[in-house]
Amino acid sequence: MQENQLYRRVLTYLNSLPSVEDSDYANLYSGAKSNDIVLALDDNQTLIDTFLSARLHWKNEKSDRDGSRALILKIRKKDKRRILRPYLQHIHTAFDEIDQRKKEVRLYINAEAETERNGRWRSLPFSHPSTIDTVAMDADVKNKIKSDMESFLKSRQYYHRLGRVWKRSYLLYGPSGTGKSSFVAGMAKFLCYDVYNIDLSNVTDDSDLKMLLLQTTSKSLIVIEDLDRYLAAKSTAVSLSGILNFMDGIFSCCGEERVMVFTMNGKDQIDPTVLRPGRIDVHVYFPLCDFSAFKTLASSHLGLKEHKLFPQVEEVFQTGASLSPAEIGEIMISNRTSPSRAIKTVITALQTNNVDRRGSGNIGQRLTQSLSGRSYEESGECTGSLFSREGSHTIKEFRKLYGLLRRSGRKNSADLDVLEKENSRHEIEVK
Ligand SMILES: Nc1ncnc2c1ncn2[C@@H]1O[C@H](COP(=O)(O)OP(=O)(O)OP(=O)(O)O)[C@@H](O)[C@H]1O
Ligand SMILES: [Mg+2]
Repeated sequence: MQENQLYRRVLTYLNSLPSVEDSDYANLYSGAKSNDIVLALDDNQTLIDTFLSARLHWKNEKSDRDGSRALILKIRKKDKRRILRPYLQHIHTAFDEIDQRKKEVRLYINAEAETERNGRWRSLPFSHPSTIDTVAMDADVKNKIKSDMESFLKSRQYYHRLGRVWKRSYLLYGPSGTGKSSFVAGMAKFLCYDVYNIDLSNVTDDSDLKMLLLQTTSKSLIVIEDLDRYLAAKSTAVSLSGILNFMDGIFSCCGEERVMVFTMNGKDQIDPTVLRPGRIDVHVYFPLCDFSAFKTLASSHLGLKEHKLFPQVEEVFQTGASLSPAEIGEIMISNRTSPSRAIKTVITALQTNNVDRRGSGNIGQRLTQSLSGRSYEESGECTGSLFSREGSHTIKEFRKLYGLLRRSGRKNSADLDVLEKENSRHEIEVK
């Protein structure tokens, strides 16, 4: 069921040869850079290569019957023994060099199920502009994730010595517009891994999901976005056990050097089996904007390190007001010609949002929703007192209280090693 890696390697190698230009038909594509032109051998075309003074004849064959593809190599009998193995080794080395040189991360998307035998993934150059550095978040958390990924990249021997599959998984969760998807893009670039983005609505059943996983290559980042939405709405043909197998089971039989990333808005409504220790290695919380994140955005979006209105912004944040980095970033982009106007608009938006939330009791509703998904012991009697005092609480107070509840709940949750920075609402848990 797996794609033959040698096929991909040979095809890349053949397309890199100057003699591809001598074939009767070659396809022309634009490459990663705007003025790049890439040649690719067309179906049923032939190409000649030479190696250690032997002539090698290749054909890119496509079957009319079922659309399957094969690369056919013809070598003279007298050369076969002498050159076949070194030639294949030469292709491996050449492929690694090409791959290293191209350094172009690709994005794979699972197409709708179809009968074609060329696999379900369709790919295109991954051109997402975000890097880890462009995402405004707590510097400490960012560095922890970077060093976690760095140590993963160097740990092949370590994992093997332990008898474990060399893979790592991350959960990024938090409100909408806080940078989770942007961070995934940054992770892919940091790792230089291709991205396989699984659209669960295009997966027909559990075995289809397995098949998709089997067709990913090593050095890849496999992403499922908004997992909570799919699980809650049961809007996918994949079962919970299919997802759980996907997360861990299948890796024990195949596939290495993989990083998996799941994103969701909240963990509260998620079946605890998905989050049990050992299943997803690192949990990272993406919070709404605080003053420190605001300053990072002001620096990147408006080129401001300091501004006379900053103390006023800090004051508004201290009242508990907040917006997502996406919302604040948007205001800054549309007012980028006048930094003062941008900051004033941010202040007004924060204040308006704060008043709206307090007035409409939205925060109360949101907390009810969050807390109702928890056990009585975790939310406890505080739920009642929270809402009886709703009018007098600021959002920050609610959050503080909510934070305490979350922490006390976590203490009960066995052996999690929680790495949390004091005074920071970004958090990372490494299991
Ligand atoms: N922390 C951040 N730093 C810089 N830009 C951000 C940040 N968060 C969001 N943005 C900007 O806001 C936009 C939306 O962000 P993104 O899609 O990453 O959010 P998300 O957390 O994945 O949201 P959702 O939960 O709705 O999928 C992007 O253009 C991104 O550049
Ligand atoms: Mg997203």
